[in-house]
Amino acid sequence: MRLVGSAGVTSLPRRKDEADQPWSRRLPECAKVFYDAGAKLVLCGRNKESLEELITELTASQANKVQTHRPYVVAFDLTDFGAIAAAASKILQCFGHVDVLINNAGISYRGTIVDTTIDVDKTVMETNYFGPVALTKVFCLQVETGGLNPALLPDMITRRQGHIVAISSIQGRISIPFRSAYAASKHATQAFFDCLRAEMEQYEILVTVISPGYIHTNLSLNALTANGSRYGVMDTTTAQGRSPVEVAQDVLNAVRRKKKDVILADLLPSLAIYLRTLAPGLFFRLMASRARKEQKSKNS
Ligand SMILES: NC(=O)C1=CN([C@@H]2O[C@H](COP(=O)(O)OP(=O)(O)OC[C@H]3O[C@@H](n4cnc5c(N)ncnc54)[C@H](OP(=O)(O)O)[C@@H]3O)[C@@H](O)[C@H]2O)C=CC1
Ligand SMILES: CCCCCCCCCCCCCCCC(=O)OCC(=O)COP(=O)(O)O
Repeated sequence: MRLVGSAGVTSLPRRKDEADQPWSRRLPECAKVFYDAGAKLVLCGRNKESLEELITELTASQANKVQTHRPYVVAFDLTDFGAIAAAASKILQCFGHVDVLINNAGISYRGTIVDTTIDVDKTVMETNYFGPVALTKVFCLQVETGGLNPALLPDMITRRQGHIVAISSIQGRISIPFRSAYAASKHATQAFFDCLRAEMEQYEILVTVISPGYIHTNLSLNALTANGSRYGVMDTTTAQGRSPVEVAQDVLNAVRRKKKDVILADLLPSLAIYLRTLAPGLFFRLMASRARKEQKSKNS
């Protein structure tokens, strides 16, 4: 099975003769669990060297129970739509098709709406929403391929087979203060991929949206601030988040079990989603109070 991860595309072997294809990345732990499960990975990201280091790490492990496959690297920036088409062309020329696309790359944000430049809103939206949408259209729907020879692109619809995964967030379900651009991009992701699921069911293409709570990664360090600079702080919520290894295993399980929509979070965020639906007035009051408190502690 061929997988591309985003960045990334991937696939898990279903039959012996299918055990020969790609996916792509991030979390590196996601790459690891899929690699260890025998998937043929296409690792995608902006930094070719770090992706190649990841391959060295992955292939160094000798302890695999199943046959593993050396991953393939395609480096591109998700905000560069021309680069997405070129990357897709390269991947499809090498592997013919992709079985599983994992849209995992993302960027977060911290800031007040009044202070935030529209360029920051656009960058977060392009990375978290338009990039995954463009990548999905290339592999699933075979559009915007930038002059590729369509004969090279047996797309998921024609094959009546494929699985698109979007890594969203709890913030795709609820908006919390000082995360406007991030929460908006994740709400848009949830909406787009819910529509895609409905439209693709007739072609037997699966769509999974995964909404995790906090995970201990570099997300807060890499977050953009109101003026576009890097936030550079490991927030306590991030540091105390779930282990990326466990989350990656949950992503693999969701793909294997063909889950449509998965929330990977503790009780409080899950309750918050219900509260937003069942008692929105109360939820809005709680969020306003949270905004006032956070603002006050920043100003003091
Ligand atoms: N950590 C958390 O608490 C949570 C994370 N998530 C989601 O998980 C996903 C993975 O984030 P996480 O691993 O936590 O954060 P990290 O910041 O550790 O990783 C982000 C990844 O996204 C890639 N990326 C960012 N911008 C681009 C771009 N323009 N083009 C290509 N690749 C890009 C980065 O690649 P590069 O090496 O090129 O920088 C990096 O691999 C995100 O979608 C995030 O929203 C969801 C809920 C909670
Ligand atoms: C019936 C009682 C219900 C009580 C509900 C009270 C409301 C509590 C609010 C809880 C908010 C949880 C926010 C969770 C946010 C989250 O998990 O985000 C995941 C991310 O994507 C993290 O990104 P970030 O950049 O923000 O670190």
